[in-house]
Amino acid sequence: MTFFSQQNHPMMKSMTIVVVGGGVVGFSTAVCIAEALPYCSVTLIADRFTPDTTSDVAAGILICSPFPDIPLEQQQRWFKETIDHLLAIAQSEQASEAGVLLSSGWQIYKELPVDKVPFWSAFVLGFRIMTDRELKRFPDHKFGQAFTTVKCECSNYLPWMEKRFRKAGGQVVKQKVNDLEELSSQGYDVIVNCSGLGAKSLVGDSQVFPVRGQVLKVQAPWLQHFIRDGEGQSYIYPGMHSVTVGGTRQVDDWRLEVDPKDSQDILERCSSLEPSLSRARVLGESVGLRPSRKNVRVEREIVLLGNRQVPVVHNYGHGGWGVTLSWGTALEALGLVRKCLHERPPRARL
Ligand SMILES: Cc1cc2nc3c(=O)[nH]c(=O)nc-3n(C[C@H](O)[C@H](O)[C@H](O)COP(=O)(O)OP(=O)(O)OC[C@H]3O[C@@H](n4cnc5c(N)ncnc54)[C@H](O)[C@@H]3O)c2cc1C
Ligand SMILES: O=C([O-])CC(=O)C(=O)O
Repeated sequence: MTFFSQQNHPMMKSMTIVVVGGGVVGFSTAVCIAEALPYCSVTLIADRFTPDTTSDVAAGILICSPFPDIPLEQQQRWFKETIDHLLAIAQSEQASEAGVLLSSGWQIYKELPVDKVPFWSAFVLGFRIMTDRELKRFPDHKFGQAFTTVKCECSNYLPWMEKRFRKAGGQVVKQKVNDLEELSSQGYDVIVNCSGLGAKSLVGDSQVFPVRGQVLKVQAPWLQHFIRDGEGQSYIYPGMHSVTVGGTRQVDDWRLEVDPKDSQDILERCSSLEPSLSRARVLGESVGLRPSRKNVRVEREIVLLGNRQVPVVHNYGHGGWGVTLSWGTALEALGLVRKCLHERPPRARL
């Protein structure tokens, strides 16, 4: 008698899934799918890879504000799943290769925030309100939170995830996808759309817009703690190789060039939080366009492409929180892919 496990069932091998997107969301989603569904063939397609994605510009700190219309419990789950996944890497021998480290510091406010305790406070480590003694260091601020979170350096993490994806049998293709129909005509069973800002043209989503962000990398190895001002207008994040200082949030601004006025403004704001920064050497400046949307889109739909009804799973529009929610939304997308596979018409399933 012959037994076929799900893994080696000869028919199941023929199921093909394509993930569009080579940023942190695309690679997280592709790794989740390839590792969970070893009987499927998974291909990741993107026109830009590290170091040329928005994800490479991200400070990579796990902190976020909530999306307005997505249940808070779901966003808590995404945050928790991502931080738990990254904490495990940060505490393993893979930490430095993967670029994942623990980061402790302060989030400080000039005015009392609406939520003194953010929705993710239970998932970071050691969350507490700062004492008056700690706040003395920031005389312009009257309230603050202290905690340990994770910093994920995408310039390390993306190559590490690509290796992990290939190890799980995934294939990587560098190519621009002009239309989902191109993928349908290649016969993929499921399309997963993690194209970030690219979704604006790829699936014609007019709700997606850029929020320009500029950051500097500086050499200041004496800084050990992060400082984030209010809602993230200014921040100082010590990392593995340098300290990231930022930022800007310029809505609907498509400029990818470094603006020297922004750099000067960032350095002034950050030096007022941490005066020793005025002695730091600038190592580089970079700009990224956050793929913003009122609510991140993690959902599936059936799309008529040519003469085929093709299931499409969307996972894009993470704005300034793509690293923070990367693994959680990838797991959500995996769940949606599973549903698509189970609901294939009986003929197609064979
Ligand atoms: C200055 C700055 C600081 C930030 N700091 C943080 C932070 O500390 N923490 C945090 O969580 N987030 C942060 N972010 C936000 C974070 O960078 C984004 O949310 C995240 O990078 C989004 O990832 P993504 O994979 O969706 O998009 P991207 O990294 O932009 O990747 C999109 C991918 O899709 C591909 N693609 C798009 N269209 C097509 C197409 N038609 N055909 C083929 N390929 C296509 C692109 O080539 C690319 O590979 C920051 C952003 C900026 C700009
Ligand atoms: O807000 C922060 O601290 C960093 C970030 O996510 C961004 O700049 O988008």
